[in-house]
Amino acid sequence: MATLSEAYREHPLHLRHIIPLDFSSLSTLPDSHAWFQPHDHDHNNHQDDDDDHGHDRDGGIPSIPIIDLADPNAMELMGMACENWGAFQLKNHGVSVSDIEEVEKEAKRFFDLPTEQKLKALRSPGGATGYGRARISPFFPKFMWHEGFTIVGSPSSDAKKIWPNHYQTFCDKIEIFQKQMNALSEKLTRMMFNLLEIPEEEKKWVGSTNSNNGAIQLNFYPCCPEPNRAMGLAPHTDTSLFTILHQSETNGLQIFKEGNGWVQVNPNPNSLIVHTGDFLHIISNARFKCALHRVVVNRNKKRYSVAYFHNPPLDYVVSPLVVNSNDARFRRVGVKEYFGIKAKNFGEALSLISTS
Ligand SMILES: C=C1C[C@]23C[C@@]1(O)CC[C@H]2[C@@]12CCC[C@@](C)(C(=O)O1)[C@H]2[C@@H]3C(=O)O
Ligand SMILES: O=C(O)CCC(=O)C(=O)O
Ligand SMILES: [Fe+2]
Repeated sequence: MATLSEAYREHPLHLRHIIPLDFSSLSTLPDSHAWFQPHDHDHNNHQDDDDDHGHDRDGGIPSIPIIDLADPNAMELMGMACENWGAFQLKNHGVSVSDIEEVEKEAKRFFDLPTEQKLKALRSPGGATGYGRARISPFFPKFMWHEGFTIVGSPSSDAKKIWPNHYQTFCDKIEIFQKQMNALSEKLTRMMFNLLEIPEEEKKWVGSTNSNNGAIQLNFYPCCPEPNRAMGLAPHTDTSLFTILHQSETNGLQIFKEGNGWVQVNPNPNSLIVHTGDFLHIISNARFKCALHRVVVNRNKKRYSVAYFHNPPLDYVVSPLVVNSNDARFRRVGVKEYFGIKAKNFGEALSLISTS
């Protein structure tokens, strides 16, 4: 069975796009990380540190839908949210919040380590797992104010390098989280596929996913001396069927909404954010949007988030579900093949498989 690591092996990154800056000793923003000029007007739609709850200050800013998984209409509401936003907040999701918090605690334990310790788990140039910059780094002229740790399958070999005698807690917490994310992902996939009326033979794989086609990403955004000129995570869509994200109490995530621009997603420790990824956009023949999102940073608050990327099996082929094949907006594409196209072309990937 093909793996995510195989998909990335053919697209090695240069080490300068993997090794993060040592942010701990910086009191000014280096030019390498300055995305905007000091007087650029409101470019970053930045929120001050004390404005964590991001209430509508001018009354008219919409926010992503909140869906209760226990609501009998949850499936239809999810469909509308995916059509209009490509994202929603999910409450009553059935995942233990304390298990999520435990993973966040482990993320803090890792990112708070001295740089030389973290570098022991550095992602290899052609690898999928390990510590490093976001893999979209080469597509931007400046570096992001961010560190990441990507986990595909078991994290034990990386965890042993970091904590030779204390790796087990990390592995246990991740494993519990992976199981919970798999269960929730299966439930959400079934609901979305029912909504899209995907035929039975196309969804045989649902429920048989294993931890090698999902990925966990621990994200860390250190305090930034000039948050208005920096970028936490540059605008991107996720390469997944959908992504389940938990942001801790610090704001920063923004979703782009046609007609409104960048809209802040308010943190809510009890809910999870779901983003429609590229694969669901393709399968739904663009009925479901894939949300363009980014992260802005804070001056005085560190920010952590945990993302789970749910993918179809890597040896599976996705194609738009249409009655008349002339209506298909994308060609059929292998999951592993698409990961490769995205790794090589990033923002152009969807247009490269477009039929028009
Ligand atoms: C499954 C994956 C999605 C991701 C690439 C990855 O293999 C694991 C890391 C993910 C991540 C997290 C930060 C943003 C992002 C764009 C990136 O650079 O690495 C996503 C990737 C993606 O969605 O393509
Ligand atoms: O940190 C966040 O809130 C978003 C992270 C994200 O977009 C990602 O990991 O793909
Ligand atoms: Fe993302």
